[in-house]
Amino acid sequence: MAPRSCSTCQTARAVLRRPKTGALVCRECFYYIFEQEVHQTIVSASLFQRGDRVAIGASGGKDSTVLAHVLKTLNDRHDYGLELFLLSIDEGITGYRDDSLETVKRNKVQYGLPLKVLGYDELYGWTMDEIVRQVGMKNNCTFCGVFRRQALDRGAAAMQVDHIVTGHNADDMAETILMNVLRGDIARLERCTEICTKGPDPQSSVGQDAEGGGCGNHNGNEFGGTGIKRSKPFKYAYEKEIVMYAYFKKLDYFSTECIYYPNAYRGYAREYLRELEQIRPSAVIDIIHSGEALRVGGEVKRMPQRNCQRCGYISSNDLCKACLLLEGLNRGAPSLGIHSSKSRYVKEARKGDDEGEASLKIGRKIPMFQRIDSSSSTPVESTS
Ligand SMILES: Nc1ncnc2c1ncn2[C@@H]1O[C@H](COP(=O)(O)OP(=O)(O)OP(=O)(O)O)[C@@H](O)[C@H]1O
Repeated sequence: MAPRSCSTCQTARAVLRRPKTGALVCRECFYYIFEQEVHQTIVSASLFQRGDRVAIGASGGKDSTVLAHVLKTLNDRHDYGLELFLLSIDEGITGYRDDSLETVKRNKVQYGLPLKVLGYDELYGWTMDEIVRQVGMKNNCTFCGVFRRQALDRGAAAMQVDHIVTGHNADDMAETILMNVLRGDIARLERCTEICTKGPDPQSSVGQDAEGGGCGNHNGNEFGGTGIKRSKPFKYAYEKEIVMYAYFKKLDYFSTECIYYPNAYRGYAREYLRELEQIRPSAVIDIIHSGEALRVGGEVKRMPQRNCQRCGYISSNDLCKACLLLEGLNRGAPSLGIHSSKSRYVKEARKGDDEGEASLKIGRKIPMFQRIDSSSSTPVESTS
């Protein structure tokens, strides 16, 4: 059979079929279309302002490596006027994060972007290896997720960054929507499709924010407790296309799964999604559109936001989730931070504060959260 030509340029030989649209395209057209779709996502959500200092959450994996590459390309191509940085959180997982951080260090040189690495041991006094030794495999993802979210904000605050972008892609988002539907978690379901959030992630159980919306409103106060926006420019990018982009561009990324990854529930949602895609290839984007269009009836109880009395981080309780989890670890009773009735446990933990540092058996408290605001700027607009 004669080779097929690219459906976009009509001249070069098609080398791949786009998973998102089924179109046969050549390599160069694929790169350009993929990049321009991310550009459209950025522009239509008014994600950035000119002059923004933006930290790319860099894990060394395919998604964040492609994100760093594409954002740098678009920043140059469309003159966004962004200052880009790499921000890596070292969870302290031997044989996984130490190796992936080596990749990020190479990316730093390859892309010419400054890199900051912040470790759980430095911030919390515990590495994930130590936490897993105490907690076991079952609940360790709770610790890791809560600690990483806060560590990213703290790293960003130290870098005086306005905005953190992560490599969460369309498949991740569709899985999250499915999980929230299956769990009947209405508050998170309503917010998990947002491209831009503030403070704690809507996918977490910590502190649901009061207002939704994209990044269009750049009133500094809008972003509440941390003042740092967080967004997902790959919200509509298919995981398979991210992998293809990384593969064809020969990007340097780390491809091993976390050794402590027992997130079975997400695994089910992922498998279900794969099965759905066999029957209906547009399932991922259809689920995202359904999630976006969903309006939850009645009152969804939202927790008011304040600052953690111990570490100053944004929280819906007197103490933030990270302080509670850390307290449980330091007391040698890690399940307390996960399962206890909040009010009783918060009271107990705060009693510890009143009694002073001596009440903590090991480890220490999380340092006070501080952020220095950077100056305001003008929105990034489309140049194409
Ligand atoms: N240790 C980390 N340091 C900085 N950012 C992180 C870290 N872990 C995750 N992230 C950010 O969160 C996003 C989603 O993380 P997740 O753990 O779900 O990994 P993933 O889907 O395998 O992504 P990747 O391929 O980038 O590792 C990543 O793309 C990255 O932007």
